[in-house]
Amino acid sequence: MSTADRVKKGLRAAKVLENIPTWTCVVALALSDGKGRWLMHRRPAHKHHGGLWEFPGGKVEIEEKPRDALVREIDEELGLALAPEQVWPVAFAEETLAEARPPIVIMLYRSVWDGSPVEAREGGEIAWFAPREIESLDKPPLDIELMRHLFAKP
Ligand SMILES: Nc1nc2c([nH]c(=O)n2[C@@H]2O[C@H](COP(=O)(O)OP(=O)(O)OP(=O)(O)O)[C@@H](O)[C@H]2O)c(=O)[nH]1
Repeated sequence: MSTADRVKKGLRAAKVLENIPTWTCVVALALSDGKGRWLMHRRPAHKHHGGLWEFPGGKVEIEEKPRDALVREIDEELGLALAPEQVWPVAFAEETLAEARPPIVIMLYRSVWDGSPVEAREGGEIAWFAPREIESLDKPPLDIELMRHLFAKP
């Protein structure tokens, strides 16, 4: 094989690798009611992490920007129409040990609720909690870390 062909083969392989997901990007929203309470979503029992309380959100789809994915997920899950510039990044947390799947990296944004009705449109339940109440909810490990950042005193 000529050098030029080897280079071409290498470039093709690099392109394939670029498209193999090595981690799963999840976006989530810490939504405040402006009076010290935050919206949490309890996952339906049959899902991964079923019965645990999380920040609403979901996976970023192929060719989607994280912020756009968050706006889409919040509309689908809560029926709340946010503009992309109404959410601000707060923290991220990454899984180090994942089972037989790419590890999850969660990017947490925050926003303030505008008072319009919200409901758990895709199952599970939603409720508003004070930070000390969120501490005692059953949550996935990444949310414990995200919460620490969200409620950290400056
Ligand atoms: N939305 C959200 N997901 C979280 C959080 N913490 C956490 O570990 N996860 C995990 O990240 C993954 C997100 O997947 P998802 O099921 O919510 O996303 P999705 O609706 O886009 O996917 P699906 O259509 O495959 O169910 C789940 O395994 C979920 O348990 C969190 O605070 N918010």
